[in-house]
Amino acid sequence: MAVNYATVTWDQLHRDARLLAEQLMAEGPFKGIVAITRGGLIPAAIIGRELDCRLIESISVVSYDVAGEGEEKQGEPRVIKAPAAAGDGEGFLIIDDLVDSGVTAQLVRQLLPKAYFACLYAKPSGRPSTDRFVVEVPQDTWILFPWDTAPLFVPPLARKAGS
Ligand SMILES: O=P(O)(O)OC[C@H]1O[C@H](OP(=O)(O)OP(=O)(O)O)[C@H](O)[C@@H]1O
Ligand SMILES: Nc1nc2[nH]cnc2c(=O)[nH]1
Ligand SMILES: [Mg+2]
Repeated sequence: MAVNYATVTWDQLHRDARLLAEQLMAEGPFKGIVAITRGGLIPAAIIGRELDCRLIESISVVSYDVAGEGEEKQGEPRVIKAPAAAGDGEGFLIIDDLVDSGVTAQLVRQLLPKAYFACLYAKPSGRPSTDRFVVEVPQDTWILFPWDTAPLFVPPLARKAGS
């Protein structure tokens, strides 16, 4: 279970995706991108724009079930939509938002053995399953993406202290 949270803003996510795209320029050109839904969709759109890559395929993997307040529990990963246009992955770039245990990345890589795997954030257990990532995050930290969060009113300290 995670003991810390790391909040990623839209600006930060955009910056990190552009940084990744810059690094990927040296690895391409790629025929197409395979986004791992759903977390990889927005990073894949940003990277597709930067690399001028318009062929965006997707693979849908379900591996985490909602287990309460924001954080989720991992179950057996299931592919519910295959990346038909990507063949064995040759010339394709796989994009996800993050690797945690690495289970999702390993499963996708088995299906697309010739593809290049890149993500924005990597925890130590998942790191060996990537070809490239931007930021390493401690294993005990749960990343909160902009689509997981909303700005919330917080009462002033003085009001809380007096109550
Ligand atoms: O390395 P792992 O331990 O496998 O975890 C990483 C995966 O978990 C999250 O996806 P999730 O399964 O929650 O689905 P989502 O992208 O649809 O939110 C994240 O987007 C990665 O795809
Ligand atoms: N949002 C989010 N999803 C995950 N899935 C696996 N690890 C994480 C994480 O740290 N944050
Ligand atoms: Mg995901």
